[in-house]
Amino acid sequence: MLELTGLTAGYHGGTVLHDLDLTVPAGSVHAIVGHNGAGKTTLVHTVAGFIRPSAGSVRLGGRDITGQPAHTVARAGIGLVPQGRRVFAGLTVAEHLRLSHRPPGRGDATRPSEWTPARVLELLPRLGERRGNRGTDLSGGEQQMLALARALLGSPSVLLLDEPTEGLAPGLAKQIYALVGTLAQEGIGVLLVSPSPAQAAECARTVTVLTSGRVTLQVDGADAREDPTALHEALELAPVRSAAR
Ligand SMILES: Nc1ncnc2c1ncn2[C@@H]1O[C@H](COP(=O)(O)OP(=O)(O)OP(=O)(O)O)[C@@H](O)[C@H]1O
Repeated sequence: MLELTGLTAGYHGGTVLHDLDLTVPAGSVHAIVGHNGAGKTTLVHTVAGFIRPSAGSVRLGGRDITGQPAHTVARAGIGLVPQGRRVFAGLTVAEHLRLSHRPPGRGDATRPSEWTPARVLELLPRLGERRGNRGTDLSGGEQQMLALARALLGSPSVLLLDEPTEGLAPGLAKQIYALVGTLAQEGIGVLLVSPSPAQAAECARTVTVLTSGRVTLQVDGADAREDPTALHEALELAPVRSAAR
């Protein structure tokens, strides 16, 4: 379980995230939606250890990892799939997989199970077909799968996914969301930044709306699927029209 309490963070002394409370239980998806500049990536980077919070705490499986550097956070069991994928242009798929494989530390009870390159390729067979290709020779969807593979090979208990479907065709985006569901079923907690409230409601147990760095709504995914009005109002989107009208 990832637990954020009163998390406050920003840049150069300014505050972007204000007093944010949020949990990601093991085996569930918690989606974050919000407009450009709402603070979604700042939230992901603060949890990942790139930004030191000015107040509040980050706890993983009961362990306080607030303000720890990114490599310590990764070793504690948090995997990051960054916005824009950021695969290494000059490395092949096989090299990415080999270099990213890091078995869980001994006695680390919070991790669901170890991910090996072979297990990752079972989940993402397309990467096996492209194992000799370099990062730049992959399609956007393949790069996204490689970024996901890289994070999984650290055998995380929690995955942070920052807009994993950005720039992908709808069919591929659907595949990525299906993969997210599979990973949650494996016991991984997923914090998912999503550009689409509908997709967020579709795959998440909880959806949080972030507005100017503050939580303005936290709703059950199932409730938002049934009636997305509150989600749309929090995002100030056009109300949903009944199909009957
Ligand atoms: N490195 C930085 N230095 C200073 N300010 C930053 C930095 N990165 C982001 N910001 C500011 O923090 C605020 C939140 O940005 P952030 O990237 O977290 O938003 P976001 O919700 O992820 O947006 P998007 O949907 O466009 O990715 C914005 O006002 C942005 O200008």
